[in-house]
Amino acid sequence: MTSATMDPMTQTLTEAAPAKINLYLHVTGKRPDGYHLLDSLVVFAGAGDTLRYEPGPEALHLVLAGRFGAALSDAAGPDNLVMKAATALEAVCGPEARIQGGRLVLEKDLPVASGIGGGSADAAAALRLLNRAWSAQVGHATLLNIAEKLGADVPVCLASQSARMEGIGEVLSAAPALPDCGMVLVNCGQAVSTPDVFRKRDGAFLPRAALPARWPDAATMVADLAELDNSLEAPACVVCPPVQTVVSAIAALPECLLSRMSGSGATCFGLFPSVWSAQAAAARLAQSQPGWWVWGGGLV
Ligand SMILES: C[C@@](CO)(OP(=O)(O)O)[C@H](O)COP(=O)(O)OP(=O)(O)OC[C@H]1O[C@@H](n2ccc(N)nc2=O)[C@H](O)[C@@H]1O
Ligand SMILES: Nc1ncnc2c1ncn2[C@@H]1O[C@H](COP(=O)(O)OP(=O)(O)O)[C@@H](O)[C@H]1O
Repeated sequence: MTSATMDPMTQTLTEAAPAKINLYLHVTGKRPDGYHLLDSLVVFAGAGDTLRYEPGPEALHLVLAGRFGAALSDAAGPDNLVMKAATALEAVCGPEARIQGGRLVLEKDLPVASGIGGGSADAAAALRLLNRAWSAQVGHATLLNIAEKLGADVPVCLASQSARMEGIGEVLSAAPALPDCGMVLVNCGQAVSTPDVFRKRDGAFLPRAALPARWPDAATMVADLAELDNSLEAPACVVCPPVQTVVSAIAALPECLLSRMSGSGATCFGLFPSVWSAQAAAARLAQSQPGWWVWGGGLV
C-alpha cells in the first residue's frame, strides 16, 4: 500500500459501535437536578452499528443506512448524536488539526431507543473516528469531557470495554474479569423513552453491589448477577408490557443461565454458557418470533 492511500485525509475509515449491555443496574440515589445515581456492570456485545467516514470537499453530513436507518431518517441532521459529537470535537480541535468535510455513513443495525445505547455508541465511535481522521490528537481526558456532555452512556462507550459505571454514568472503574460466555439480545420492536422509564421508577434505592475481582466461570458470574437487579425493569414493563414476555421467552431457551432487561429497555438479554449455545438459542427464537429483533453471539 502506498503512503498516499494511508493518508487519513483521503482514506475511508470505519469504526465499530458495539451495543452496550447493563448486566445489572441499581438506581442508588437521585441528584437534585433529577438525574439518577447508578451502579451498573456494563459489557459490550458483538452486535453493533458501524460508522464509516468518507472524507470529501462537501460539508460534513450524515447518511443513514442499515436495518434501522429508516427508524432514524428524520434524525440525520444536527440533532443526531453522531453530528453532535462531530460538532463538539471540532470545537475543541487545535489549529494543528486537519478538519475536513465529507460523508459519515451510519449503518444502523441496532434498534433505536432500546436500552443498549446505540446512539451513545454511535457518538463515541464518531469521536474516535474523527479524532483519528482529522489528526486532531485530542487526548482521552478531553474526549471523555465531550462524551459526558453528549449523554450519560457516552463515556462508557468511548472505550467500549466492560466497566463498572457509577455516578450518572461518568464514574468508570474496572469490571470483574469476565468468563467465556454467550449472549442473546432480543427487542420486541417498541421504542422506549429513557426519561419516561426513570420517571415511572418508584420504591427504594438499591445498594452498591459487592463484586469480585474476577469470575472463574459463567455459572459463578450468573449466581452473583442473580442476586442483583435492574431497577428499571419493573417501570419499563409498565411503559412497554412486552418486556415481560421477552424476558420469559429468553429464560425458556435451552441452556439459558440468566435473562434480564438492559438499561431502560426494551431490549433484554440472556446469558449462555458458550457463544455457540447463544447462537443456537437465538436462531430458535428468531424462527418462532419473526417480528422480534434477535441476535446471538459473544461479548467484545
Ligand atoms: C439508562 C441507561 C443505563 O446505561 O441506558 P439506556 O437505557 O439509555 O441504554 C443510561 O443511564 C442512559 O444514558 P443516556 O441514554 O445517555 O441518557 P441521557 O441522554 O444522558 O439522559 C436521558 C434522560 O434519562 C434520565 N437519566 C439518564 C441517566 C441517569 N443516570 N439518570 C437519569 O435520570 C434523565 O431524565 C435524562 O434526561
Ligand atoms: N445515532 C443515533 N442512534 C440512535 N438514536 C439516536 C441517534 N442520534 C440521536 N438519537 C436519539 O437518541 C434517543 C436514544 O436512542 P438510543 O441511544 O438508541 O437509546 P438507548 O440509549 O435507550 O439504547 C432516541 O430517541 C433517538 O431519537
